[in-house]
Amino acid sequence: MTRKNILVFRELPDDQLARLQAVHEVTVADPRSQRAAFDAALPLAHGLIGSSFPVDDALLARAPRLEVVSSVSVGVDNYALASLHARGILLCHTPGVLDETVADTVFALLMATSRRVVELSNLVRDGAWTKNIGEDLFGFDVHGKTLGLLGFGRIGQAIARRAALGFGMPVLYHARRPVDLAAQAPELQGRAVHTPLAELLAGADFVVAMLPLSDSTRGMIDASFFAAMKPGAVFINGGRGATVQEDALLAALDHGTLRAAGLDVFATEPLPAASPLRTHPRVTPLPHIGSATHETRHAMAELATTNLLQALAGERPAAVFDTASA
Ligand SMILES: NC(=O)c1ccc[n+]([C@@H]2O[C@H](COP(=O)([O-])OP(=O)(O)OC[C@H]3O[C@@H](n4cnc5c(N)ncnc54)[C@H](O)[C@@H]3O)[C@@H](O)[C@H]2O)c1
Ligand SMILES: O=C(O)[C@H](O)CO
Repeated sequence: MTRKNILVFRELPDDQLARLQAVHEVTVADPRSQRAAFDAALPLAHGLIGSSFPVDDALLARAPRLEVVSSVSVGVDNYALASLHARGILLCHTPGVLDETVADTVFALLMATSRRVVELSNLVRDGAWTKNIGEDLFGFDVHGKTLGLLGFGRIGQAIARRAALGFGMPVLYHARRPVDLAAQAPELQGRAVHTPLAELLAGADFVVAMLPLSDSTRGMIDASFFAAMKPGAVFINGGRGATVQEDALLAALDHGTLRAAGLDVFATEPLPAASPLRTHPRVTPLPHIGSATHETRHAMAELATTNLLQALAGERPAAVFDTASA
C-alpha cells in the first residue's frame, strides 16, 4: 500500500503513533505551538488526527489532498461539517468508548454541588473546622431526587443508569425523539420517561445537560429555561459550554432560585480569568475533564487511530460521523 501523509495535530500516545508510523509518513505538529511545521505539513496531508482545535473552512482550503479527519473526541463541533461534506472528506470520531467515564464525571458534579464537597473540603484545609458544622453548611440529598436529562444519547443513558439503578432517582429526559427503551435500554424501562421540556424543568431537582453543540442547541439554555426550573434545583453541564447563555446562568444563581451549578464545559475554554463562573461560591467548575482518565483517553486515541488507518486503507471506518446529517 502507498504510504500516505498523516498530520497529528494533538499528541497521540506512543503506541498509537507507532501504529501510524508503521504504515504511513507521520508529522506531529500542534498548530498552537508549532504553527510553521503545521502549516508546512497541511497541504501534503491525506489524514488529520487530533482534537480541541478548529478544523474550519480556511484550514480545509489549505489541505487539497485531505481524505479523512479523525477526531479524538465524540463531539464534532470543532469541525466545519458542511465544508467537509462538500469536499468529500470523511470525518471520524470516538463514540461509545467514553460514555461511562463521562457519566462518572457528571455524577461527581452532582455529588459535589449537592453535598458541597469542594467548599467543605476547603473549610477543613483552611483550618476552619473548629466545631461541628451547623445547618448553614448542610447539603441536600441526591438519592431519590428527580433527575432531568437534556440529551438522552449514549452518555445521557449512562448517566440515567447510574441515577435510576444506583441512586433510586426517577429520570425525566428530553431529546430530539423518544428512545425505544425496550430495544435500547431495557434496564431503564419504567424508570426513564420522555418528557416535554417545560414539564421536565418544573419537576427536576437536578437538570443535567448532555447535549452536542449544534445550530439547534447553541444558546438554548437561556433565561427562560432557568426561570422554568424548579426553585432550589441544581444545573449541571457535561455537554458543551456554548449550549448555555452564561450571563443567564449567573443571573439565575444571583437573582433567581438556582441552588448551584456544576460545569465541566464553558463557552470559552480555557475559562477566561475574568469569568465570574471561575470563583462563584455556588459554582463547581471543572477544566473539561469528562473523559480525562488514563484508560478512556487511551481508548479514544486507539479508536481514532483505527478509524484513520481504516479510512486511508479504503475501508469503512468503525466510527464515521455523518456530515450530511448536520
Ligand atoms: N465534558 C466532556 O468531556 C464531554 C465528553 C464527551 C462528550 N461530550 C459532549 O456530549 C455530547 C453528547 O455525546 P453523546 O455521545 O451522548 O451523543 P449522542 O449523539 O449519543 O446523544 C445526543 C443526544 O442529544 C439529543 N439532542 C441533540 N440535539 C438536541 C436538541 N436540539 N434538543 C434536544 N435534544 C437534542 C439527541 O436526541 C440525543 O439524545 C457530545 O456531542 C459532546 O459535545 C462532552
Ligand atoms: O467530545 C468529547 O469527546 C470531549 O468533550 C473531549 O473533547
